[in-house]
Amino acid sequence: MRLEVLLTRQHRVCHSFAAIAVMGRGGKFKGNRGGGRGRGGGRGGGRGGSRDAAPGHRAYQTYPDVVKEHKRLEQYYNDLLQLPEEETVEFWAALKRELPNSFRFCGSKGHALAVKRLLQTRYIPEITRITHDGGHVEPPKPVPWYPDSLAWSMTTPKNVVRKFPPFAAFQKFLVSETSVGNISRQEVVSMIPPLLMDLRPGMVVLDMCAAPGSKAAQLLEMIHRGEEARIRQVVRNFTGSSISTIKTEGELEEEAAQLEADPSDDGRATGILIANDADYKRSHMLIHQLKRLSSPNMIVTNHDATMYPSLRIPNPQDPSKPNYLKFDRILADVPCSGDGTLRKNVNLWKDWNPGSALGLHLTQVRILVRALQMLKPGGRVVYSTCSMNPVENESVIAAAIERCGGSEKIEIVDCHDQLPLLKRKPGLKKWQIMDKSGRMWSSWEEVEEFIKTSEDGLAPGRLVDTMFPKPEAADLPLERCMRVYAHQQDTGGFFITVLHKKSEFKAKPEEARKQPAANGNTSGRTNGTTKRAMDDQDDTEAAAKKLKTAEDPSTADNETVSADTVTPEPVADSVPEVQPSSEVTTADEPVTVEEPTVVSEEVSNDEPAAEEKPTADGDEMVDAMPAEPSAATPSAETQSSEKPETERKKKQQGPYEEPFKFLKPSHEVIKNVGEFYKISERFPSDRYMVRNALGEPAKAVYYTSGLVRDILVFNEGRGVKFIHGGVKMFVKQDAPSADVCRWRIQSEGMPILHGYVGEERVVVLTKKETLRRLLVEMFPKFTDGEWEKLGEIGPRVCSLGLGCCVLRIEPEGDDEDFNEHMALPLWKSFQSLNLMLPKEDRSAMLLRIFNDTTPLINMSNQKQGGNKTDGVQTKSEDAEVKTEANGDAKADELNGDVETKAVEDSDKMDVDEDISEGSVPLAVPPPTSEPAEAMVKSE
Ligand SMILES: C[S@@+](CC[C@H](N)C(=O)[O-])C[C@H]1O[C@@H](n2cnc3c(N)ncnc32)[C@H](O)[C@@H]1O
Repeated sequence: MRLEVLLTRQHRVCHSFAAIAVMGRGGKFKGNRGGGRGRGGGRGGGRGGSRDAAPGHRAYQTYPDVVKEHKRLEQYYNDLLQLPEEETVEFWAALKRELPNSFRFCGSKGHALAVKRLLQTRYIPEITRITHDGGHVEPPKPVPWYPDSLAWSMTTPKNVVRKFPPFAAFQKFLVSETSVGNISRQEVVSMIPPLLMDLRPGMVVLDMCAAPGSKAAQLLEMIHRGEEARIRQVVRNFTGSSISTIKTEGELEEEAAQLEADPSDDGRATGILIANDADYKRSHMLIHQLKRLSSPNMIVTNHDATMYPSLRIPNPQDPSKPNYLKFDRILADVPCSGDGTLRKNVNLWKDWNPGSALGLHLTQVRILVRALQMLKPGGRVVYSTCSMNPVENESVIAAAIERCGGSEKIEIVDCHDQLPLLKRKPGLKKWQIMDKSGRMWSSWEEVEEFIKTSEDGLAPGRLVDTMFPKPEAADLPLERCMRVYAHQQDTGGFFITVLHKKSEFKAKPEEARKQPAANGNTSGRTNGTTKRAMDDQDDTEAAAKKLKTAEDPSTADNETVSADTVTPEPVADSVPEVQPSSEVTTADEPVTVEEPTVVSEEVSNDEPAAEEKPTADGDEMVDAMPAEPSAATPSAETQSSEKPETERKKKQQGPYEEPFKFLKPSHEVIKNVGEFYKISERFPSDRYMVRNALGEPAKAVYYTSGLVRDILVFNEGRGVKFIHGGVKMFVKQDAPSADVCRWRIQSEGMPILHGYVGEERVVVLTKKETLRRLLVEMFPKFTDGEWEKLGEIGPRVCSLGLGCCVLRIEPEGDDEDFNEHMALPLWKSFQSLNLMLPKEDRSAMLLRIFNDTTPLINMSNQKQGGNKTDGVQTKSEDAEVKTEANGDAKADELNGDVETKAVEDSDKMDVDEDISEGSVPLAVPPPTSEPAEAMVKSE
């Protein structure tokens, strides 16, 4: 077995996508895919795809070289950063090397630690033994500044991990755990902003530019921090239940502390995350990413962040007047030119252009100002980019602070003592700006001088005054901004600033910008903004005019500003109102992001497809700004596209979204599930909803937290584009008899509900081997004495009533691989059982707990042709199943109980299994060979 890697240590020419040749078993060679990007061709320099060579022959994949040189880029940052000579060499050397792989263990802390332990005990020892080219492979290392060592990084290139057989087990682990959401393939620097938010349970959080969602996932985990322990404690207190993983005094104390952190809803998390993105397609990638965390405390919206709508919430003091939601924490991880991602996005070496940054400055300022407006006094905004250009960084911070009332209102937080092991550089206080032509400018005055003598009276490129350092803001502590460079800890480049809102303010409108005189005479201009910026202004103006602000008294000031002289504030000072949907169509038109070639931190030059999900081979989510203008980021060209206006708007807006309709606790279905599962009254019954205009459960019932419900209810019909919310709690299921509940508990809702389900519908599993059997075998039989093979759960299963129940896993013994408490949905038919889990979850669990890659066995298929069992359908049964399935599909169609394909995929797996499982036994006689107790149905 031999591995040849021509890696990227050379600095002049990149072979990062070139010439990785791996001889697999039987001499079969698979070429490398095009670079760091997962699918659809190279993110970076390489294209060309892979090909298989004839067995026994070694083939080499070659990709076009990208020359890692860019004179202007190098000149600009050498002048700007003024790093010592030695460091400058390291800086460029790092940017020319391939980026290490990195990933983060996610989910609840206990779970994340358990998966991390496997890496340390099972895979790192294996990796350490791997050699190639005579040397040992460097195993993954924890990122030193990441709490609890939950983030890791490794220098072995992704392609080697994917293709070199000794890595197969590790690769399988990464893929499997990524697919079920226990590992997030995320760039190391992209993990920084959420860690600086000081986010605590109970907080109300907004992520304004969230897709594809790696940071949003971090934020959501923080909102749920400690929840498991809290709920355990509360449930134990009120039921005396056996649910407990507590083993030591210390753990008990920790649990008590957690309860104090967010006590008001019986330990359930009360905070929320609203994750937003202006791009409809990308916001569905975001949904896919966040949905894996099964959080009822999350909403996804699809708005232009520069004019993010104010959201109504109830006003307990005066129910006739709505309150508006303000946030404790906001992340503004804005669209940027992305030159901090040069290591991953090799094409930037040829495509870099200072115009990208200039074209984004105004949008970035507007997003940040809007963030500060929506923040509670005392709250925090974290602003971040993966760009090194001060035009997108320090100048945006300074401009936004100035517009929001200066340092008296907004403070740059000194974070030097945060994440002490993270190496960083202070923000810049002085900088020059390079325009599109490469000319350097030191001040706005210089630009104004130029304008006076220029023929057209226009500023060059897209220069505007707020891009420049301001002498009057010399005291602004911009050094508190954080810059992270590639060479400091072998990462990408990043910029982060934490802002603290001291008190409310009225944001100043953007500076006046007048058209230059036709003859080029600029007299009368207030600041000589470029033609392009004026185009921005016009668009913003049009959209802003359509934004009704009537209900918010604080918007009055903005409306008095004369539209012909001043770029109107696209958002109200605090809470601009949204419109009924038809009007919002226009108000939401993206108006400012106009640079079509911008890229972002985890960027690609290929626009991912709408349905694109994290790649099955465990790539990180593609956090890409589209190379082509997206709906959210139209170029000037697309603005004036030949497409009919209505079509363009429709495309920007995405398809019609079904409303969220909450069910009354007295609704028949809610009463039915409550009775069947004996759900405790401590579990709220007024937070169930469906997604269709009729408001009747057709296929699924969702559950949300209290605040999510209030937001969805109070903003219904206001044109706010909510595109996701709630956890699927119950799914309609064909039932074997009338007394069996037709709504089974969905696996994603199980962690939320199981503690409140009555013991009548609970089966307790304690032995590892029993779990293994249930994972490997689909539809294991319990009749004809087969129940004995089901170990400790056999007798209980026989006595249990038909239908869905909770399989509560309470491991006994000290097996480190089997010590996590879990609850899974189990379905009992007349003769067989089935764990209602998607296949990928079963396989992941088998690998995690048993280090087992046994293929799953469908026991019902196995018996086909022999005994007629649960899995074998008679014609009439088959017809019934199909009718049921069609009926559901029809109902869905009629009721529009829809989600996108990307969102539904994993559930489909469940549904498919349901159809072959839950509906089968209708005509099968009850078993006769169980022990006596098995004949006594519990219900
Ligand atoms: C740097 S990426 C965000 C990465 C994301 N925070 C993460 O960690 O996965 C920037 C995002 O901003 C979105 N975007 C661009 N213009 C926007 C606007 N005006 N309002 C809201 N989102 C915008 C893009 O679609 C893109 O997904």
